[in-house]
Parts: sequence; structure tokens; C-alpha cells
Amino acid sequence: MAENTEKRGKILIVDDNEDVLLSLNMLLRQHVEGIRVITDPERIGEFMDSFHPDVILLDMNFRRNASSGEEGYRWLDFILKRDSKAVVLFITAYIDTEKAVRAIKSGAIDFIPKPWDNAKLRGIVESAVQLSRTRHNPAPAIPCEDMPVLIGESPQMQLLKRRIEKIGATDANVLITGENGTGKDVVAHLLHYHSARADRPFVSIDLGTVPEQLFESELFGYEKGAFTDARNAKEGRLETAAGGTAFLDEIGNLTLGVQQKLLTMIEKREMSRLGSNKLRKIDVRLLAATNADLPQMVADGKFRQDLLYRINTIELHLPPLRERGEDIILLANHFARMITRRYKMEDVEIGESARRRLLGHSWQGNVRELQHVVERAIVLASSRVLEEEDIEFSKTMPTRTVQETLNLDALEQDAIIKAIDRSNGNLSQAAGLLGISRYALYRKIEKFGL
Ligand SMILES: Nc1ncnc2c1ncn2[C@@H]1O[C@H](COP(=O)(O)OP(=O)(O)OP(=O)(O)O)[C@@H](O)[C@H]1O
Repeated sequence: MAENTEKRGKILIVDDNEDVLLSLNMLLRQHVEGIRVITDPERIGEFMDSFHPDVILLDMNFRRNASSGEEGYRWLDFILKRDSKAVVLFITAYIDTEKAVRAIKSGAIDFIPKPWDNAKLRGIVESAVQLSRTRHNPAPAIPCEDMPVLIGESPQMQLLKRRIEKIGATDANVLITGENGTGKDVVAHLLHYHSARADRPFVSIDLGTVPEQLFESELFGYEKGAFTDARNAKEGRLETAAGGTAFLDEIGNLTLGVQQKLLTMIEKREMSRLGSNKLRKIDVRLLAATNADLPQMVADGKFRQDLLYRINTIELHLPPLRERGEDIILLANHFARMITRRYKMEDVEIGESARRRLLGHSWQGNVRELQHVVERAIVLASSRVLEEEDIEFSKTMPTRTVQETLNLDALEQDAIIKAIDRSNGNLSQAAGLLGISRYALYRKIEKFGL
């Protein structure tokens, strides 16, 4: 998912657990325009009218010991009756495929599992805000000032940028390939931005996170009564993208049945919702991405050859970061600027020893991994020049070997951030790790403005 320094979206969080409210608020407030939290779901309507949230994060269970999620479905229904385009994310500790399928069929967009992974949670909320804006407002999905940036001056990246500009101006379907985290999502946004459809919606669908049973209803939508939980009709993501661009990420995951339906849509430019025979005209430009070997999948009978021909009119390949040399440092500096701006910190410099360490790493997680490494280094470093010891790679180097700061406040903040991170935002657990009470932790969070 493309990162942006802009704060975007208004979020309403509804959960009876104050810990959850506090940690979600803490995590998200740096990234969004506004947050309101309520413990009482009866007040949802009032806040929908006065605050106009882009996204509602909704707990599934409110009564003590409840775990069926029935209350969540009831409140979801209430929200969708009030605003059929509302974007709701369920917060839940108990999730299985059956429940996920039912929730999404009932109109929720996605889930936030408890405990959550901070980076993933930010990604889910960011996509939900974008979807809400697209649903509620046919205005440009990507205003000029939000044009995504593709950093890189290596010969491969220069060539790629030239091709993006050329291809963007056409309406060709494009298949973007590359390992995870190489920037496929950024390229898809750029292709849209350079196209004549730039002022129309850009709708991204990650088929790696949508359960297989929901591919068809998510992509093509459904009519009321199409299946048991279809209490209201819902437009599919492809319809939402009408006139603009649909980006199907992880297209290799599509089942053969849905591949057929997608092929028909590309060839005939029409589609029907689930539970309806009515054909609707549809004009979408299709971009797709994968890190799978689609020709091999065709050979194995798992991917339709005719669909592959349709989606790979043009193929753009993103090279792994380890093959891009100095781009690593350009990107690290870019992320450093982005992160210090986001957290309103002083600028940092990447020192010589840190550069060497970054250049020597194999970057299996590509640009996404680099972004996380830089963010962690900046948040935890004790000086404004990052050195070798500030660069920690996940798992391979779990402990810092640096001469740490001896400033007690800084040490305390550092420990609090680590504890919250390690307990995935669960403040009771974080307080336990720190050996203090939950209330003492709240006070410290307030004191340090974390
Ligand atoms: N060349 C680049 N310049 C600036 N930022 C980049 C670049 N490449 C990737 N990023 C950033 O790195 C992160 C991962 O990129 P992105 O989500 O586009 O990767 P992806 O290939 O789509 O990953 P996945 O296969 O896991 O979906 C994002 O935050 C994105 O903004």
C-alpha cells in the first residue's frame, strides 16, 4: 500500500473496551484528520450525523462475555440503512472464514483482528478511507498534490518511469509483476494518475486478503436477497471503479470461475451482479499485479490463458531492491524525510556506517522492509545521525548493541514504545511488560504525548 504523509480521513471507533479505544486512537491519530471514540453503540447515529466519519471501526461484541458477533451485525445493518455507502471495519478477536464471509457479505469491508499488527492496521484504514472517498464523492481519487512518488534513479527505474508515462496515457491493461514490497501498488497509482481517467475513481482490490468465497460478490456486487445475508443490494468494486481504474492485486489468487466472469467483463464490457441477470455496461481500465508465475499457473491449469492474454497487454516488471544499488540510499533518505515530517521530529542524516549496512543487506521484503527499518531506526535512535548500530533488521538482529542514551526520560519513552509495539497495542499487556499498572501507563503516555 502506498504511504502518504498527508493525514487523511475521519474515523469513528466504537468499542466498549477503553484499552482498545485508547490504543487505536494513539496509533491512528498521527495518520488521520480526526478521530471520535465511543463506547456506546446507541450513539453511532448521532456521530454519523454530526461527525460524518469516512470509516467506522466497529466492535462485534458489546455485552460482557458475548462472542457471537450478533450485535456487530445488528449495528452494521443500522449503519448501512442510514448510509448505504458507509465503510465499516469490524474489530474482532474471534475470526474464522465462515464469520469473515458472513461479515463481508453483510456489508463490512474488512477486519481488524485483536491483537493487530500496527503497520497492517494503518494500511487497512488507509485503504478504507480511500474507498469511502471514492464511494461518496465522484471527484478525483488522486488529487495532484497526492501524486504518488516513485523514487529511484537506477537504470532499471529510469526505464520503468519512462514506460509508465507512455503507457499511462493509453487505456491498455497492464500486468505489474515483482516480488512483495517492490512498489507494484505505487506503479498502479502512477499509471492511473498519468491516464485520462485520473479524475475518476481508482479502486484497489487486494485478492490476497479477500476470502476466496467473496471474490465474486466483492468484485461484481449483489442484489438484495442474492444469498441469506444479503439484506441490502451492494455494488461491486468494479462498478465503483466505473469510468476509472480497477487495480486487482494478487490476481493469481482468483478462482477459475471468477476468472471466467472477469474475462467476459473485459471482452464484452458488461457484467451482472450476483442474484441478477441484468447486464450492466461497464467501462473500467484494468490493472493487475502479481508475484506469482502466471505462465506456470497457466501450464498447471490454474490460470486461464485467455485471461492472461487480456490482462498482460503490457507487462511492467519491478526489480527486487537488492538489484537497484544506490536506490537503496535514495529511498532511505526519502523515508527518513517522510517519517521525521510525520512525527514532527528534527531531520536525520544517514551516516556512512549506516549506509554501508543498508547497502549490504539482501532486502527480502524489498522497499517495504526498508521503510520499516528506517522508521524503527529514527524512532529509537538517540542521535540525529543514524549509524550502523541504529539499523536493525527484523529477526536477524533483535537487540541493539549501541551505546544507548542515559537520559532517563528517553529510556522510559523508548521502553514504553517497545512494550506497546511488542504487545501489538494491548495496553494492559504493555503495562504488564513494563511492570506498572495500566493507569500508570496511561499517565506516562499522556506525559510524553505518545
Ligand atoms: N520506488 C518507490 N518510491 C517510493 N516509495 C516506494 C517505492 N516502492 C515502494 N514504495 C513504498 O514501499 C511500500 C511497499 O510498496 P507497494 O505496496 O507498492 O509494494 P507491492 O509490490 O505492491 O507489495 P505487495 O506485493 O506486498 O502488495 C509502500 O509504502 C510504498 O509507498
